[in-house]
Amino acid sequence: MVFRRIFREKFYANLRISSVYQLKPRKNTTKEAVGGFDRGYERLRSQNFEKLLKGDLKEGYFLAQDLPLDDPYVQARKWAQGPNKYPSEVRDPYLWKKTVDDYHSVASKVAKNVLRVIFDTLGEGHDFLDEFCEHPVAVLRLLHYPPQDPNASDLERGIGAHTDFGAVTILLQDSTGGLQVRDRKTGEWIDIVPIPDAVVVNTGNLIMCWTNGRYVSNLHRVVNKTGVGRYSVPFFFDGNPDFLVKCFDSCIKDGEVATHAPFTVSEWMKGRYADSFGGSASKVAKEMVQI
Ligand SMILES: O=C(O)CCC(=O)C(=O)O
Ligand SMILES: [Fe+2]
Repeated sequence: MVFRRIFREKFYANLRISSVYQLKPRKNTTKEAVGGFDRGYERLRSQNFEKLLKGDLKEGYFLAQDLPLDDPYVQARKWAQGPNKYPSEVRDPYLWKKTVDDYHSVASKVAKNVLRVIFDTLGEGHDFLDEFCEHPVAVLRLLHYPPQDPNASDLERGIGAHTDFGAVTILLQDSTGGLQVRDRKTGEWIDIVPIPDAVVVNTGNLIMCWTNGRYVSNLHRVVNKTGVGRYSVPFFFDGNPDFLVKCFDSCIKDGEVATHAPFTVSEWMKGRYADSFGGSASKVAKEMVQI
């Protein structure tokens, strides 16, 4: 209920007038104003999940928790920890910053609660969650999907089929539609019809690894054939960069082995970002600019 009110009164209203809706597409990026902290404008087609065409038909803006340069994690150059870049071109930069920062903090609380509920169902307790949620990587992306050309190839994607990298994703979508999830039994793509005030919650790769596949991180994609632009705001809660993700013994059934050897959150995230942006994660960071 509170979450709903925040969406309606604060976030949605402010976002519509003040944020990604005002960002103009850019062909070229300019020099970064604030070091390489994986923040800022993400140019059109820079991510490419399926690698069948020249890149996904979306652009966006990356934000996370806005940390000062003297924060110990920032000093230690931990994965995706640093100051935000906020756009200067928007009508009300103060409102823009406040809107996204407030939303980041609400979405973080919701994500932690979702994780608690998930681990309740496994009977695992949540002791480790405090450690996991300490100084987390939690990325907010403001995405814009231009309408795809009606004559575009069948392989055109707003975002190619993928699973989410982190623990849990809280996704806001506008009323345009275009998000689809793959039915694992039939292989069919099912439309996720937007419901006003509702969020889509995805379990990510970390949960799938923790639970040895008992909780699935499902394939999804966006295909925007609607003829109008689509906006969405995914929030990815990925946990502490140094946290070691290790499959729970209780989730390994007789005759099974763990699908993954233990890995840290930052090792996993770096690999997945590098795969989907077609190169090294540091190259991507260089392309994210203050505007
Ligand atoms: O825009 C959407 O609805 C989905 C975005 C998404 O799946 C992602 O960024 O991981
Ligand atoms: Fe996703």
